[in-house]
Amino acid sequence: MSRIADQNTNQDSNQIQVRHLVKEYKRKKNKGNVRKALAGMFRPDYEVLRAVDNISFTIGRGEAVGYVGPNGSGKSTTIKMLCGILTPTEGGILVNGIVPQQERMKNNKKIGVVFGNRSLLWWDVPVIESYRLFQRLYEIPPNRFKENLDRFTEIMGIGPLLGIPERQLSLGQKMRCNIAAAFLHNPEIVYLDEPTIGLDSESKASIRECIRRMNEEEKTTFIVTSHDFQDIETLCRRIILINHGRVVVDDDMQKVKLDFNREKRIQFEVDSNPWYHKGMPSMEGVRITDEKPHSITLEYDVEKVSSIHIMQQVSKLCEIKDVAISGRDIEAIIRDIIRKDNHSI
Ligand SMILES: Nc1ncnc2c1ncn2[C@@H]1O[C@H](COP(=O)(O)OP(=O)(O)OP(=O)(O)O)[C@@H](O)[C@H]1O
Repeated sequence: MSRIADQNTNQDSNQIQVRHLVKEYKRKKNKGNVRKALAGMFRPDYEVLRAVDNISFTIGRGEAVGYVGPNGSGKSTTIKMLCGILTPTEGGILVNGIVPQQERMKNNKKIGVVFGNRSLLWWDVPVIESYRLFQRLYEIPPNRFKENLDRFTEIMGIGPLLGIPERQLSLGQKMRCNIAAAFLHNPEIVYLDEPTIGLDSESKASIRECIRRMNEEEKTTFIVTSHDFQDIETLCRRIILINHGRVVVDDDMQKVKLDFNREKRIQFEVDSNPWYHKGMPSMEGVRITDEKPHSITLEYDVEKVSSIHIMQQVSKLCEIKDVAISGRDIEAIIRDIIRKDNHSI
């Protein structure tokens, strides 16, 4: 397992500190059939589920971290504890030097939170009225409120939506209004849990652009959970991968790509494929994945064989018209790491 969590970065490494964090949920056991379920209503039998299992990391000011993992791995539970919504079973959290659960309001003033499946806005009042309520709640001075409102209305393209109640907005419009709401009080840290879920590519792009700008221009710290790896790749320099409530990888995104990307793919367009219907002679670390009369696709292990060597072998037998080399994307890499981790449990 690779970790940078406890290394000192050259940023303020103390903004978020998570130490040996555990969250257990107590829930009623599934009784299996209706008769047992009815009996269980009177004599409930409980089981304990460890959703977060001894997680530690440190996040510095201005970092943008992708917090990823399969369904049910404990991402939202972690985010809720960081926000102070849930209390840890064991372990500790310090955000800007305070314990979020103990000083909820003080913590709330410095953070912004967006849960993709839950709205921050009031359902039946115009969006601008929800924003005005936030202004009062977070005690945002009028000048700053106006400045931020103008800025985020422009960035998120929500000018025409401000007078409309949330219930009349589309999913993408709602999410853009929610993202703007999360930024109105100049939060130092923003937690985004599935911020682009169910959105079209244009809405996704404007949300990513807003996050990227806030991270670059304001040095806002971001923790983003998403199953959309384009979110993670475009926004985050660091990735924390969790599986079954434990940290499996905590590292720089580019390093993860290099370390776990041993397999590459090389595609040749050729005048005539010499191995078509005949099979390819064995070459260590190379396997053929697709072959047509005028093209050959091979996958190879970069630690066993070089692309140059493969090109030399192919060019001895036919004329190469074009060649393209590609690595696996981060999503495929993460899938592989999780598969291996599941086997090792
Ligand atoms: N309130 C709760 N009571 C009991 N169990 C819960 C509760 N909330 C979550 N869980 C369980 O805790 C585990 C972790 O859930 P969590 O929502 O943190 O996962 P996640 O990684 O965010 O998943 P997803 O990607 O599906 O959103 C799951 O097994 C879930 O069923």
